[in-house]
Amino acid sequence: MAQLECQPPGHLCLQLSEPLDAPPLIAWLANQSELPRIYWRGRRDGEEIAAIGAALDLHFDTLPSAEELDRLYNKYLGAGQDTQLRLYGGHAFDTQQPAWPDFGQARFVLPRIEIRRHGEQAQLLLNLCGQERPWQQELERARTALDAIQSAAPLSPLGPAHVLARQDTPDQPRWRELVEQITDPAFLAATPKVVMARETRLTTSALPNHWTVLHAWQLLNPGSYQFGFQFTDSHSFISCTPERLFHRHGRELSTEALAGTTTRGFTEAEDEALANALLADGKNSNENLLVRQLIEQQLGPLSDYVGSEETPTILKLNHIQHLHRSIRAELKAGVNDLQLLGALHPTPAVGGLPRESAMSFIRQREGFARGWYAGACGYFGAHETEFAVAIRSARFESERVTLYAGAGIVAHSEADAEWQELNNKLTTVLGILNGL
Ligand SMILES: C=C(O[C@H]1C=CC=C(C(=O)O)[C@@H]1O)C(=O)O
Ligand SMILES: [Mg+2]
Repeated sequence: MAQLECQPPGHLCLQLSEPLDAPPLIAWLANQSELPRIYWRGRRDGEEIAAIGAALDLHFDTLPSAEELDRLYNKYLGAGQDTQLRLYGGHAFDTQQPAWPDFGQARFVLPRIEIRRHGEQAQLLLNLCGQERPWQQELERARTALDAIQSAAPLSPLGPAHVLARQDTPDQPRWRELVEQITDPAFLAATPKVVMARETRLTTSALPNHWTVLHAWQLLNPGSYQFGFQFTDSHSFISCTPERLFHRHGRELSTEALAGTTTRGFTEAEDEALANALLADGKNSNENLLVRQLIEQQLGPLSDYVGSEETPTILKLNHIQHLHRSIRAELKAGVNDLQLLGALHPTPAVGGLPRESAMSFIRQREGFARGWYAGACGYFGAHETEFAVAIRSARFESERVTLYAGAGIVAHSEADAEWQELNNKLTTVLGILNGL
């Protein structure tokens, strides 16, 4: 990197880049020693990123305000649209619940080193931040990080990790009580939807490496986002989620209503019949419609234009299929990403409607802290920002893995069918963990 001697800019961070023949990025990431390690891949063969180390590491106890984000952009990244600097990270589902250690309520990192690949084109990026240290020291650190890069090595194999113990919170009897409480007509009259979730803690005979699991998950669901955050050696979070929170390109915003679920068929005819039944089903249509309505309502004041698909289409995953509606907006000038996060998160696909009463029900009764499950993960950039909803996710700690699944409870929800829907949402990752 000959340009390393260049002059610092007016803002505090700068980025150097060089074209690269990209290695397989998950295998590359798994073989690095630098922390944090971050992986991100957009849906449908979108951009793929592997990042290590931190030139800047920002922790927040609550989501920063829109003004604070503007200040951060100006201070660190430069407000101009030409910068390619990005902050990668996420924030918890509910910052009023206890935070996961290492992850905190919200954490965003300007990585020290990134590899970004789009199709055949890849770049190695080196990020520098002159905030805490004089530039000369920052350059030395960057050089050391470059020298420490390891080449990719084969991922550790996926042996069968037999599940020795499983603990569901809430368990099925408690789940039935909760679904009954929500579907009580008096409750539904004020709160027509609550997305209840379950935490499944597994103790296994041998815990597979989380990067190997993410790689296997990616092969089974290439149309989903795939991402992973590892801030310490013993704690990581991975996700293979179909759900976009939003993608902003300049002032163009794309988001969606993804809610309503059935399984896949074994034959094409059976698959088609299940999809048609899902499209015709009142309970599932209502789950999706409530998401659409709230997103449109929330985006209205921030946009010159908002439009949604009138009729949902089907989004097929490896083991399940969902109702899906694309939503587009043209943002008003000056709307920033924090306003968008605040407006869109949590959508009624993971929270409920109205937002505050659903959140308070979840907080008081679900029985576990969701942490980053159902939170928003992605990156901020001046020109382009993207966040996914962190569902279909797993948290790895030294001795155990915790899986998460939620289901939208609305009028006509049946407790046992919704419990089965939770299990269906875990089938793919459980199969991977079992070495199937
Ligand atoms: C909350 C989850 O899924 C949401 C997204 C799609 C379909 C959903 C449903 O049909 O209930 C959920 O709203 C999850 O997978 O943990
Ligand atoms: Mg559902």
